[in-house]
Amino acid sequence: MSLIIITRKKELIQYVDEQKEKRKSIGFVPTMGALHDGHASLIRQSVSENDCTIVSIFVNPKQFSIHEDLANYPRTFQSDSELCNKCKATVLFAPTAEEMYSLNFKTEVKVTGLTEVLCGAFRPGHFDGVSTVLAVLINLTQANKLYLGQKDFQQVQVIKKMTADLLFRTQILTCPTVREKDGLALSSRNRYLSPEGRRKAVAIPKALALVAKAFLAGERSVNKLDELCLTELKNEKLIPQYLEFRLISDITQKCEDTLSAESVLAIAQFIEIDGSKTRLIDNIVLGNDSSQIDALNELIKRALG
Ligand SMILES: Nc1ncnc2c1ncn2[C@@H]1O[C@H](COP(=O)(O)OP(=O)(O)OP(=O)(O)O)[C@@H](O)[C@H]1O
Ligand SMILES: CC(C)(CO)[C@@H](O)C(=O)[O-]
Ligand code: BAL
Repeated sequence: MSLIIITRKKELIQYVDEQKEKRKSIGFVPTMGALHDGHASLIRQSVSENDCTIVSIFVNPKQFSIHEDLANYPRTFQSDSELCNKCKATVLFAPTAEEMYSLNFKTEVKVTGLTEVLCGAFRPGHFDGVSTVLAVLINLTQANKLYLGQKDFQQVQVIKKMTADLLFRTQILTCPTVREKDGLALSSRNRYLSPEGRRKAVAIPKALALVAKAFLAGERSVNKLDELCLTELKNEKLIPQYLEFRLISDITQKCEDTLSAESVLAIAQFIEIDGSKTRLIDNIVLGNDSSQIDALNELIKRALG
């Protein structure tokens, strides 16, 4: 069956009600479009686990501050809808901002604490915009399962907290970060990179891979791992906006001295060439689960050869 494109909330509600009446399970993949293989992996996972999969494309104004790239954010609807169709998504929901938020929209959903660190410290209000739009989208789609990418690690933590606190019955699933051959995490914003910027950006997965390698060899000193990462970035004259080791169980806590529990190393890095700046984020989870170790080994293979 080919993809159904819906632009109105009312039509989506009708579609969802019909599926619920037929007791069909619904998977939901929220995106901002400019779709790539990272998005495709989320859609494919949802398709394999649900009777129908709704993908949304909405460049959410509430999560951008005034100096950010809302106006320039890549919009590639034609190829996005082709990708959704190829991945066998059932519905593509693509509302306008006016359709999404009525003129009289007055509600903000705010998760405190964990939105104040990492990206939240540099993008004030960003996660309030994300949680507000996802609260609306979850209510619209009534999804059984919602798929988010590990690349936006903090976003996953925030949305898991929001859905737990507000008793949303949608299950939040995290999908692994899909990477280019050289380890760079796929991101819609990679399109902003010039060839020179793209070359420089490889320092991010390389730096993370050096930490991953040392971690797998038994290194647990936060200072030593931090130093490894910073030195690699410095070789490309890159200074991260943040580079932090935080506890997975509570990302408001920085890891001090020695890594003793499951941790995340998260980075935000501007790539600046000739005055044009692209902000990229990435992270690795430093833990002992086999899936975590596999992800680290995969990154090492790609980034360090
Ligand atoms: N490389 C990736 N691997 C897996 N999931 C990803 C990847 N990149 C993005 N996603 C996930 O896709 C969903 C939609 O993200 P979004 O549309 O913002 O794409 P993006 O590539 O992260 O864009 P941006 O460049 O703006 O960060 C999010 O859950 C995000 O984590
Ligand atoms: C989850 C999301 C679609 C909410 O606008 C966005 O933050 C994104 O693309 O990661
Ligand atoms: N995936 C992150 C969305 C944003 O940067 O606004």
